[in-house]
Amino acid sequence: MAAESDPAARLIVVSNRLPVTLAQDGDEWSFKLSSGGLVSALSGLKREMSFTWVGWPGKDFGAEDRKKIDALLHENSCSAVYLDDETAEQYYNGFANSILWPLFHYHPGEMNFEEVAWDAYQRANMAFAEALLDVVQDGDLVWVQDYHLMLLPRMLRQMLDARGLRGVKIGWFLHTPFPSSELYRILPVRREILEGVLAADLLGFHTYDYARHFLSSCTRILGLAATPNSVESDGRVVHVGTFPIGIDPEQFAVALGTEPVRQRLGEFERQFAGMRVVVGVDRLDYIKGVPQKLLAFEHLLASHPEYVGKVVLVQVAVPSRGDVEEYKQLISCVNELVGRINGRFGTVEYTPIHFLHKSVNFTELVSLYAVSDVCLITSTRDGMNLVSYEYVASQQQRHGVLVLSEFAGAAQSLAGSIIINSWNIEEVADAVHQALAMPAEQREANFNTLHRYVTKYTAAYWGMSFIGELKRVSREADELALVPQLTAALAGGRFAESSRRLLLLDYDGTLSPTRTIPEFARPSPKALSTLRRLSELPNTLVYVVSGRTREHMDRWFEGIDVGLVAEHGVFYRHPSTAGVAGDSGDWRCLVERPDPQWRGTVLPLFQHYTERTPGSFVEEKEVDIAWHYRNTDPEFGVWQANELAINLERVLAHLPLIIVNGGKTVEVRPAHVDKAHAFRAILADLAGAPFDFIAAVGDGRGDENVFTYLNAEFPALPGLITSTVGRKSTQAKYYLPDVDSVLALLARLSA
Ligand SMILES: O=P(O)(O)OC[C@H]1O[C@H](O[C@H]2O[C@H](CO)[C@@H](O)[C@H](O)[C@H]2O)[C@H](O)[C@@H](O)[C@@H]1O
Ligand SMILES: O=c1ccn([C@@H]2O[C@H](COP(=O)(O)OP(=O)(O)O)[C@@H](O)[C@H]2O)c(=O)[nH]1
Repeated sequence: MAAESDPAARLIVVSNRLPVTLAQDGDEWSFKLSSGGLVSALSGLKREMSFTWVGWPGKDFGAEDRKKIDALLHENSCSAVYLDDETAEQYYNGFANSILWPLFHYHPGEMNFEEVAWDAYQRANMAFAEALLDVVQDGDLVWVQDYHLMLLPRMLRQMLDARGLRGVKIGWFLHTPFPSSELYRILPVRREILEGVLAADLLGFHTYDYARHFLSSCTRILGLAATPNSVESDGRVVHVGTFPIGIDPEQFAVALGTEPVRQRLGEFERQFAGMRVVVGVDRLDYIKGVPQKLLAFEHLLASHPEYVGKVVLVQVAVPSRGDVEEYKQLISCVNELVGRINGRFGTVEYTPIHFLHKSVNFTELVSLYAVSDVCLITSTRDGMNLVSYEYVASQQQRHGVLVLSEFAGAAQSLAGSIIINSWNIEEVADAVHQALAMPAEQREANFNTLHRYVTKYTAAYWGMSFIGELKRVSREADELALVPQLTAALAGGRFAESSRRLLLLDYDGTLSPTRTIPEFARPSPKALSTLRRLSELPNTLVYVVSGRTREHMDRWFEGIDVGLVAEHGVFYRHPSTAGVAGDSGDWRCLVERPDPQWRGTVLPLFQHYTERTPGSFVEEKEVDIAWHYRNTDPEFGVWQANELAINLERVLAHLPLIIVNGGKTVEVRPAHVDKAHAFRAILADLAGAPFDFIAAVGDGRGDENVFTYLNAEFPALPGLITSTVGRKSTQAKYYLPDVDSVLALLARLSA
């Protein structure tokens, strides 16, 4: 019970709809729990962990009614977000259910993008953010649910930041699939939607496929760097995880022992005596593949005439989203199919399909699950599908068979079911036949596997894992937040108090934005004039360190008296003011001359990958060789880089070289050469006169070695300032947000 063990951290769950349907009797208001997968799952969690549930109550109410409703909801740990009916209609039916829903379920043809719906979606998300401000306190955990609220994390974060509430942790979970980036990119507001959720600390999906698609969209559409479980956005690490939802199986086990269920089950058994029952329970949604299911059942009866009169399909089709055009069309299509199939195979005594276009109560549902020999789920796409879990939880006695579409998230968890391609009508019919014919021992073995899973990975388990992970990643972020930003006042004060100063400045990503083509990476006039002024200050030495060649560095910094370090520490030269005895100002080399054989092995390999990776190129330096892939297809580039690095390791294993794979390059250079090594050499040369101010600024992994070295070498020096660029996990004592802030700070020091 993670949330309860920390009394300060309250949990607030936010979903489009509150889990209640309100009803009025005279002046009195009452409510009952409403249906749907999300409601079922969160009700399971509620048994384990207390939380406040914030959401839309289903319609708008006048001021007087709101007061009474608010009081009633408050008693039940709920809080309402009121939306005017026009906004609610456009946001829910217009945008969420007519744009995001079809797109996320691979139905782009059903997607109707309209500006008015997008405006309403933004307004509604804003209304949720504003309502949350009344509820949320610093330190709370806010868990946002689903595709209805994808702008909310960003809107809420901005409002909280403006109020100084920086301790609120935000999680977001998607209950639907996230489609391939090839499909997602169709969305006209694709950037805004991704940026909306990326303000959260943790993003959750049912399966790794959905998470992978999301990460790929971030890389391809926003150009962000991603790992298999995180994405970097705005200098923050946003964690991405897989949390398959479950149900509350206990509820079904208990219900099966109650008198009303026993009685109803008995009635069904008598009604279907001598028959085999196939059950289907779906919201009447085009993603559930109900027409495919009916066609497969028709095919079963046509191809196995022995089942006619002996097998029935009981299909509960819960009315859903009836205001959306595509759902209306689905109803007529399904009605027509049911009529046709019942007409074709039915008799006075036998109705092949019992079609219930309505919601059923829990007793009815559990009894139906329990009486059925097969549960048939033919979703063409489905985030998870809880009906499959509920069927298993109700099959202790009969050990019925689950036939489950491979396009439901549940198919990735429910080993022991028969997995089908729901688009292949024949295959579905065959699977139902196989299920009906399955021997009892095999059914029992399958049931045991399924039951173990369903009873272990429950809704409560899902919720607790997500919240546990949200707390864990938030702790990490808090530790990161402890690294303070380097202020001009602090650096300026120490600089002014000191009498002998040394500045060690990284070049790419620190003094200049990172550019791929070496020729484009030349320093800006502002960077040059700042470095010139700094180098002209008395008792101040400046060194610029880069991975570029010494030829580039000589050219770029010509006429400015700064020290230079080239090729990540292979070469260095002192400024004229360094006063190193016997120094002629020439470049010094920290490695022996490169072995020509080594280059001969590496270059053809680099060439091979360059030819096969459009946009990549090789940069040959005097000692190092780098393969650049910043301008390649983002995913293919990383893939090729990893493969190249593995091949390099294989062929260079016996040589004193290192392979550095990162920062959009794969680089080979002599082992033991790095920036820290170069600075050690520089400080040894300058040992005659100690410094009382040393500042090192850099953005990359190589700079972290420099920070570690300086922290260890000068632990007690008050004038030691180490700063990374951008917020990240670092050995530096401070951070500066970006290149502009580095230049602004240096300009202040040089003034
Ligand atoms: O509220 P409605 O518009 O009537 O829709 C009902 C719910 O449908 C969707 O459910 C999804 O969540 C389930 C639990 O994670 C999952 O098993 C299923 O595959 C999904 O379709 C929707 O995502 C919910 O927000 C709706 O409440
Ligand atoms: O008349 C009914 C039939 C089913 N359900 C419930 O609706 C949920 C459907 O969840 P699922 O994940 O299968 O799909 P969703 O409808 O959320 O897309 C399940 O918990 C069912 O028990 C319901 O509330 N009323």
